[in-house]
Amino acid sequence: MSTAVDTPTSSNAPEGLDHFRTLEARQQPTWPDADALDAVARRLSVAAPLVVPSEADTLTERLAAAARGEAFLLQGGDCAETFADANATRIRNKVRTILQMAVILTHGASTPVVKMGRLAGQYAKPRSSDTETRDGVTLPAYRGDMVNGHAFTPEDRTPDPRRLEQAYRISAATANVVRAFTQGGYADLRRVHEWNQGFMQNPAYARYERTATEIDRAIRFMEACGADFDALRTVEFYLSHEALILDYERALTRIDARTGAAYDTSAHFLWIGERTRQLDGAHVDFLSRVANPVGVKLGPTTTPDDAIALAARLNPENRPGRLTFVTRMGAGRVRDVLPGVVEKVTAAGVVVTWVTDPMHGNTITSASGYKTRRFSDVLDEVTGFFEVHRALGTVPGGLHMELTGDDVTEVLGGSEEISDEGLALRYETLVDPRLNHQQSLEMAFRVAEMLTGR
Ligand SMILES: O=C[C@H](O)[C@H](O)COP(=O)(O)O
Ligand SMILES: C=C(OP(=O)(O)O)C(=O)O
Ligand SMILES: [Mn+2]
Repeated sequence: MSTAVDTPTSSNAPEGLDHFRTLEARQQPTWPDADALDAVARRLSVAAPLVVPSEADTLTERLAAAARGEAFLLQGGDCAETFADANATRIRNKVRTILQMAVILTHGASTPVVKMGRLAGQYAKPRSSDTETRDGVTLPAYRGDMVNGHAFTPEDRTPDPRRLEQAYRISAATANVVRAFTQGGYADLRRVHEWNQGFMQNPAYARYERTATEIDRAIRFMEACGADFDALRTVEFYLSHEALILDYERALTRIDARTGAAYDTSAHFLWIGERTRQLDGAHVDFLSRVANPVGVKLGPTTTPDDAIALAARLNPENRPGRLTFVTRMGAGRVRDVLPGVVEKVTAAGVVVTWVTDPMHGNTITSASGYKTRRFSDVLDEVTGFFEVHRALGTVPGGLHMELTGDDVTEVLGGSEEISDEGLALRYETLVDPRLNHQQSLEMAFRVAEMLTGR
């Protein structure tokens, strides 16, 4: 594995890495102090990378397999990570939830599951409004811990570039813990299976008994055959976040000494959000120039031509695994809008990995005033995604979820039936509602059932 990565300078940077600066970049903070921002960017540009290019390349291969139906992507984590929650317990709970889901999905898909966290960098948020008003006072909207603080005070809400550096350091610590958990035996298949058996003790989940029993029998069968379980004590685990704050992403971009190509070393996988995917915008331009696998969120207004043009910009060589389209149409739109997009992209010969994000098209405000989602809507969008791909003969390649490993009450429904009144019990997210640990496992069982018929 090569780990040599150089800081791009004017003499070795591939041409155009800074071209994005001449284009419109939406959803950027208004930093009050340009000199402070420059100083932070300079320091970050010589800091150690969080990931290395060869890992990103391996992920590209894995995502290419997912595009062919030979693997399935599970990408999950908070809407917005927070500095305060970047502790071992919270990180472990998230990793454990993803590992548990992955075992269930592996059984359903009968293929490897590519495990990826919205983790170690998911600190910047696009917002519908630049400001927030409470009791007649208007302040800048919270844009993620990388940009400003959540407390409703002028001090907290003023964007502070030193937060970019804090985000980098906390991401490095998070990545370190994730690597330790996933490489140090915590991910042992037998152990993850035991956790899933613990989940099944709750009678609320009797519906999944059959799948759970089948998984148990499969593991016993492997044992009987003398499978090398020691080889299953570690797993590959990839890091991802929305590439939103371009000063941060550019500062962490390095040149791969092997090839001279630029990699954004802030994460293995970066995606462009629904609000920043303009073809002539800064985000598309910047990510078109790094060699990581990249994604684009596609909402319900996406036309087939938009998708084809994005692919031409982001993956002109049509390299399998390089480009993932994360569709988030909403349960009510997915069956109308997705078929045309998938059909025309496929007919154009464009290779992409199709992933469903069943969260962002299904956000509602509950009667009690919480920003929430219904478990049933989330499930319905996933169902629609599978139906569309099945009807077209294309490949449903993965699942992108907002989830946490804790027992929060942010999403309505699930077998434990979180109600509107129940949301107040433990509503902790600072932006979008996440499936809790149980709801996440339940979703995995449901998706496994869909995959079995894939
Ligand atoms: O996570 C996605 C967006 O940042 C979020 O849904 C926008 O939320 P807002 O409409 O509350 O700004
Ligand atoms: C902002 C997000 O999504 P989208 O760009 O799809 O709205 C997100 O994933 O948190
Ligand atoms: Mn979100």
